[in-house]
Amino acid sequence: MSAEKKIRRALLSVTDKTGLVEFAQTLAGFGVELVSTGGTARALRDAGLTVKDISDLTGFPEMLDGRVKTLHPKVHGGLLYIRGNAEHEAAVAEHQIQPIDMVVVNLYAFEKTAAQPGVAFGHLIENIDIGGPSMVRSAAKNFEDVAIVTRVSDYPTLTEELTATGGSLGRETRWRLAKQAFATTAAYDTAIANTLEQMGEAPLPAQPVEKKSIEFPSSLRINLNLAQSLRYGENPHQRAALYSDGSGLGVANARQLQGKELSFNNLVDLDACWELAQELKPTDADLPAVAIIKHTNPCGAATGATVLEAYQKALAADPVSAFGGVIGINQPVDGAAAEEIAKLFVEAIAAPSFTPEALEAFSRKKNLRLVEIHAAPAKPVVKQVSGGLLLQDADTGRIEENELDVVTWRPPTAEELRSLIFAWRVCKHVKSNAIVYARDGQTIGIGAGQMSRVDAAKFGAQKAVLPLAGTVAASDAFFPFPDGLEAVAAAGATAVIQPGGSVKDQDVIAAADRLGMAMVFTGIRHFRH
Ligand SMILES: NC(=O)c1ncn([C@@H]2O[C@H](COP(=O)(O)O)[C@@H](O)[C@H]2O)c1NC=O
Repeated sequence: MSAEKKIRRALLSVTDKTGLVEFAQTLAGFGVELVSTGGTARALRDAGLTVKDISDLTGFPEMLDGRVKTLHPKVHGGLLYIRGNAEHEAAVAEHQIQPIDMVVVNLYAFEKTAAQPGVAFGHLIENIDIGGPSMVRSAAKNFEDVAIVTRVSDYPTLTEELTATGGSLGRETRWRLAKQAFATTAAYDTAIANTLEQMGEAPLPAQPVEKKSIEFPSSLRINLNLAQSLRYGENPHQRAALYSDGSGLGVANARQLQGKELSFNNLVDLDACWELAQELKPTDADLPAVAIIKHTNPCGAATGATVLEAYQKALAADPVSAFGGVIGINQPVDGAAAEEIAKLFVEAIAAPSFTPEALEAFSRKKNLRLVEIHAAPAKPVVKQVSGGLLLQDADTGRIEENELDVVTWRPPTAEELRSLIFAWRVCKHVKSNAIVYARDGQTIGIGAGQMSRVDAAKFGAQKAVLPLAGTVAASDAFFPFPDGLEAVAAAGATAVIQPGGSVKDQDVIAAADRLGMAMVFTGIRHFRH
């Protein structure tokens, strides 16, 4: 079995014709016979290349609106027979099957078609490629003798190898291409299965495709591509990698503008701070918001008239914890803000964009990671448990002022109300049990991840470096007893926002009334484990 195989005949059948002519010219230059299907053959002929029609090879016309073109023993026999195997050689000789040494194929654009608004169901079904994947699989299975090219991005390197060898490809290359080919058909079928499953009952062919939000898929097929191998995982002895959905959105597709390689923990924290910054975005008439995150919890978050002001407020909330943190900013970062932020040691900064002045200011800190992120739609939450995983909707719960239920005799003042909403938005992004003290668009104390709510209230107050008097407090879930509420009152909070729903609600409300506090119920909670 020689490592290199000379390519003598290639079958080209591609929907995406990018780079096709140049690659075919290379093959032709080495004397490769080109065989091709309808549209591909036309494109090659138009470029002046000599091409054999697939119908001449099979002795059958392309038929049934292209449903049957390459599905023929003359094609699959030519791809699948084992060269040098006496029985196989005799069989192909008897049936006049000629060897095909390379297949260049890319598939009908099913996903693109499915994404077209109002696409007719019949049209979508026609865009399920059958002959293409069949050839991909036949050629990939017989990689010892056949090269299968499924990616346009491979044409340049293959051209180099063909040129270096005078028209051959090595075994290692054919093996790489074969693995890639099976990944291609797997992803293609995953996309089809996921799309059809979202449709529920079959529409009539002329009806538009409507994707329903199905409860949960009968099996989970995840289609993500390796974006980056990471240096290590949460700890140096753990290996890690980042996978992306290729959408160009969100943290997995962020554009890194400068700095050291992003680490596993950086990515997790960037996700947390980006989500919190986005959460704060539409509040307070689109004020800039800044979130500083340590180990996925915010240590400071604030809105301000400018990015600079929001940053200064977020930092002032807990400057000690902010050291070495990750910063999320919901608006473009300008030079003034960047000059100030650059004074602090942080691991990474995420924003929708940075002005040239900001980039200049940050460029002095070579290791600082700067990433530009485009907001992605809310993602389902996946948690692994031994033997399986849990899947849930994203927590998209969002309460507006007019939806709050005032349960105390004293309603919150307008100022308290604004702070309550702000504290509630931040609290959603703090690990449970969570208590957030805030005032005037600035967190003052954050009690995160405590095993009891009363401890979260005490701990949040203990963390405060700015005065707590006149703050409001948010609790991610109800107070089971008055003690938690009494703790936030003792710390200096004058108003409270919480879901309500405890059997002891009346006791908690009575305590708030006794303490002269205003309290509102949201009716929804924001546990975050
Ligand atoms: N039916 C077949 O036998 C068949 N053989 C190849 N194809 C696909 O036809 C496309 C190329 O068609 P054309 O060369 O006509 O533009 C390729 O995406 C290829 O994957 C087929 N089409 C669909 O199944």
